Amino acid sequence: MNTLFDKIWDSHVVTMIEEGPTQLYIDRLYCHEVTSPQAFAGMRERGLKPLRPERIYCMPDHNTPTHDQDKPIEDPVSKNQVDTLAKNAADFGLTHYGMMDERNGIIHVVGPERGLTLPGMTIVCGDSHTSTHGAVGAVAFGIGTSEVEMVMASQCILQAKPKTMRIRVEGNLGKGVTAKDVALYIMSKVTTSGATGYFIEYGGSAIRSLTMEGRLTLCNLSIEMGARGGMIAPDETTFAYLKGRENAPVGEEWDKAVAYWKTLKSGDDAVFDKEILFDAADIEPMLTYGTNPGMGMGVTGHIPTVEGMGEVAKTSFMKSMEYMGFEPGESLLGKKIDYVFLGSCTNGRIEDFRAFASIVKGKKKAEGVTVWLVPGSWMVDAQIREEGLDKIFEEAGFQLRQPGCSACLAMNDDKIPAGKYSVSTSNRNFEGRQGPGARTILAGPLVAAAAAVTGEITDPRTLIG
Ligand SMILES: CC(C)[C@H](C(=O)O)[C@@H](O)C(=O)O
Ligand code: SF4
Repeated sequence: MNTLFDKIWDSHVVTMIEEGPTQLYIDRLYCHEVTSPQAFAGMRERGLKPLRPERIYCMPDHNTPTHDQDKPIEDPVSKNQVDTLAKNAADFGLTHYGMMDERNGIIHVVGPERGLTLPGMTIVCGDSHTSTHGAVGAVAFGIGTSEVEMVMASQCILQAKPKTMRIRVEGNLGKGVTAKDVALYIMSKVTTSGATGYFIEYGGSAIRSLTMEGRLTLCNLSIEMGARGGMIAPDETTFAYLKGRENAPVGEEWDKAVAYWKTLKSGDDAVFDKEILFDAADIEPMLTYGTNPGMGMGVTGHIPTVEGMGEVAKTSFMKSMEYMGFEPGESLLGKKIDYVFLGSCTNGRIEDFRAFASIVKGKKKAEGVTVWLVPGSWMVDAQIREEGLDKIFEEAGFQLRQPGCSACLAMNDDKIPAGKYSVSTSNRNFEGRQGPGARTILAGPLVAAAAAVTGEITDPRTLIG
């Protein structure tokens, strides 16, 4: 016990139900257009009003097109979803960052960058990647639609307390190794079910060295290991990132908050249900070769062979090879690709665009490759322009799109055609995730940039000066 997770969880317990779940107070509820309609409908049916409307923030992100956002949405399903959220937020008196609002973007990008996501909070959203917000030192997790309704009505949720796991990465990260590579590496070792039932705390010198953006990327992917969430103890990096943000405390309140946030760390005597240790030196730029995010390898590595695999594992492995059009044992270096997607709540932050720009600067987009650069929010878009990264992209032949989930999942116009290879900085490479038949290779922003300028899988370290 005495873990960071326990400290935050325990301070939010309202009622302990004997042999049942805990009633937990929730500091923030985020709502997007996909998982909130039934919750609002339920509230209406029961004649309920939100208990703490000022703690609820709504914004569309999944269905928003990434072009012409100033015009009505063409796709009727998406239009209806986005309009419905706006109406629901207005009817229930909730804050809504609509499309074209300068505060709009992917909810998991907007929360931290607007200072809505703060250390010590409990944060929920009807979305699995709510784990992202844990990066500032919060207990943040995804919930179902009926639970969204529960939180709206009562600002509380019934939850079974998960077990705790600490994953430490010690040492220095090598050249060209980003937070995404760390996450894909951990996942390739832990597997997509290895953290089921746990809440992860990340620690160790390699994790401490990550920027806030990098930490958000890492925590974002916790859910892909089956974890309930992931978190990192707040420190100077966290405070520097949050200071001066729109909703962060100011003046004396800030000082008081920081004094409290400094207490938010696991004690030296903390006991975790499970501990795992990795060496940073073992991590190289990563990519996935299969159809789940745990099927990852170093960019210079080889796809595993079926040798030693049991029948069941072999069948599912070969099915995924067939879908991807890859052979067991092969290297992916030099493989031709068709699409590159930079964006999503995993890698749609300013640092990801800086990383991408660092590779493409002075180079040209490879012929025949379609590249989608999609900022995670309007704030990221503004930062890109402020720093002149848009010029670097334009000179290289790339165009910036407008914020949203975009090609991360095929819920809007940005779909990868069947059979095409997409190097994607998002978080899921499931069959059909980016469009029916689309073949997704997950990677970090540097591997994506290297693919965008060479048209093939390339080790980004060969392009770094
Ligand atoms: C639409 C939503 C429920 C879903 C999630 O929960 O993660 C989506 O964001 C995703 O990434 O698949
Ligand atoms: S960017 Fe992708 S993973 Fe993130 S919330 Fe949107 S659809 Fe889900």
